[in-house]
Amino acid sequence: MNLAIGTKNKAKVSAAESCWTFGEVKGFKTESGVSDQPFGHDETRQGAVNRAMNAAACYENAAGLGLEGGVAEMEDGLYICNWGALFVPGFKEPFTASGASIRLPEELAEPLRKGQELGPLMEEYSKQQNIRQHDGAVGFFTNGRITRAQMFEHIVELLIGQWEYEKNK
Ligand SMILES: O=P(O)(O)OP(=O)(O)OP(=O)(O)OC[C@H]1O[C@@H](n2cnc3c(O)ncnc32)[C@H](O)[C@@H]1O
Ligand SMILES: [Mg+2]
Repeated sequence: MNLAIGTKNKAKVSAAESCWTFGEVKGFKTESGVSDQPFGHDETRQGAVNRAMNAAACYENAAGLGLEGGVAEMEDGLYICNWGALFVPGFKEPFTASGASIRLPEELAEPLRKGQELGPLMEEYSKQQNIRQHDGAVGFFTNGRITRAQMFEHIVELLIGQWEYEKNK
């Protein structure tokens, strides 16, 4: 089965390509249907679900994958949060899973709470252009140990694994 992923972001597409061994992987620019900077787990998860459904509709007989990055408020500060959704034709609902979460420095949390987006803020903070398509915030703040692509790979494995579990039940 082929896979349609609802993005052209290199970190996301490369994560899908390394995990999907069942057919071709193609990226499509799709609407997430949520804010450009989702706030909270529910909105971020919803963005992933919408991208998965919209991507599946772009590619015949394909499963749809949505990966979405957001931020979520906790008692001790603002964390990055990441969600994925996999829609496989024949299954009623998409499978969903969340990934790594680390706290952001207050210097970034404050403008995010005021409505700014993490992408441009991270470019300024890290002095690296387009970091969202490469190491990402997660890579930058973990000394390169877990890149954005590796973080999304983990989510994609959690999604594929749930599908396999249900399929083999
Ligand atoms: O093209 P798409 O798929 O939308 O990729 P994106 O990089 O915009 O990713 P998201 O929409 O999932 O993320 C929402 C926002 O958070 C930013 N963002 C999320 N995770 C990030 C990271 O690890 N490093 C830098 N920016 C990040 C991103 O640039 C957006 O402004
Ligand atoms: Mg985006």
